Amino acid sequence: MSSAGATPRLDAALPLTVVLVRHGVTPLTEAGVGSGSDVPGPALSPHGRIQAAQAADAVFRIGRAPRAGARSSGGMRGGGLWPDLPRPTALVASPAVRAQETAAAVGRRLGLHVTTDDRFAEFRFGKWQGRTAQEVEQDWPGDLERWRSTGTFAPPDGESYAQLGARVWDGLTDLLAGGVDRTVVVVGHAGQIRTAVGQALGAPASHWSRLRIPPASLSVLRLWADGTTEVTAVGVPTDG
Ligand SMILES: O=C(O)[C@@H](CO)OP(=O)(O)O
Repeated sequence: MSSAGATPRLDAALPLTVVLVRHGVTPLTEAGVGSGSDVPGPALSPHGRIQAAQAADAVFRIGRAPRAGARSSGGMRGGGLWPDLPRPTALVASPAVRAQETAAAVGRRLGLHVTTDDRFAEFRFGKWQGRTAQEVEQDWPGDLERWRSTGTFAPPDGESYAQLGARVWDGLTDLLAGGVDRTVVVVGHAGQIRTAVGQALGAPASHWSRLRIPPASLSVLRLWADGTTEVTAVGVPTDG
């Protein structure tokens, strides 16, 4: 049995580990305004830049041993975080400014170069871009809930959960094809991370909106070439 809490496997196949980092907050996150990938901005707020540095510190701890005397629970206490995982060796980010800034902080901390993959961009919100949930509800009554709860309903000129999930999974599949027994960090967004975790769990798109992904949090997936998956962590805050 695995002391790390993972379900044991009967073969020796090794997975790709993916660390999904949500960017730090922006003025729009702080105001509760939806910001998708229809526009490149906004940038991180001053607090968001602090969160990005804290997330970078947490990513740096992945695959490192706990400090002497600390309990090796794999949690946020002690020096190391998930000490059984390979240390990150590659870093990919969404093209959005907030994700690029957060990825730059991670790259500086780990000494990794950032590559950009459009498939990890946030939802295209279309006509909902830049509006609060209340404003969307006022102009398109019932559609916000329809978008969340069906997984297949798209905002006008925007993407459904299922559409976003298809391109995100395509990106993850390419990372898996690039090699196992390694950890890749992907810096992205709340919706983008929900679709990755939801699919790794085998949950239908109608359920993905149930996942809470805080700013600057870490979610960890392990993907095997035979299609099996492990959801190692979901939405672990790094700014506490
Ligand atoms: O606007 C937000 O809160 C979400 C939209 O799901 O995106 P992001 O993670 O890019 O902030």
